[in-house]
Amino acid sequence: MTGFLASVATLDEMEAARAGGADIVDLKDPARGALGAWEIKALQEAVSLWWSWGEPKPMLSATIGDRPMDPEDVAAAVERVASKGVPMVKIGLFPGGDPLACFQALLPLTERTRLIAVFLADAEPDFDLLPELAGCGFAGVMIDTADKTSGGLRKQIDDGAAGEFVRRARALGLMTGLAGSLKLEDVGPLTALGPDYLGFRGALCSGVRTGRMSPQAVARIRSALDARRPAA
Ligand SMILES: O=C[C@H](O)COP(=O)(O)O
Repeated sequence: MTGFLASVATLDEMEAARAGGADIVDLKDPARGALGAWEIKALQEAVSLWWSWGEPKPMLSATIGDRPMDPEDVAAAVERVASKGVPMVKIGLFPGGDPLACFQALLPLTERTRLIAVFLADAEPDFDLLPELAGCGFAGVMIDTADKTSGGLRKQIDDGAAGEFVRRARALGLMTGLAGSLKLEDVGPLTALGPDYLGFRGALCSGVRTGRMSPQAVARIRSALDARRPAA
């Protein structure tokens, strides 16, 4: 069954995503970039709110912001977020820099935090890094898009390539996710590829992705994913 990651920009949206049945509530500030990070004070409040929720509750993830692949900078940014108690941290693989040195620098953090590498379909993704990510203790990988005006994941890579990504990553024991301006109509074709989750922001908002999350839009995505649940 493919899960539902909902990126949220405020504490109210956290509650709305949880109420709407998100499996992963992802702290991301869309006004600060493709993988815009929350301010640390707000992040702390989000972690406290998450802990206050009864079980079962959605997983909590957060992004570190759009950053160059500089090992010291990336490791410090992940540490800042992880040290506040976020159990899952997403790291964008932006072009240039030294991704392999970043993965090595993050190795010690993988003992206490689940790290997710985010390939960017429209920014020179190098899927041959998958074995290195698995070897450095990453818990998962996903594909998203950097330029939110670029037409979305399925404009950037075809479903066959996305399916191959899911297969390769899963064979390495990595959790898999697909995102990138996904819309309701993408749920069917992409769940058929078998990712662990699909990620959404724009489709959950009324209007632009920096706008307000709409509970009705969240419910529509939840229903579309439920409709793909395999028969028992
Ligand atoms: O991780 C998932 C993303 O937040 C997707 O955002 P988007 O749907 O606006 O591309």
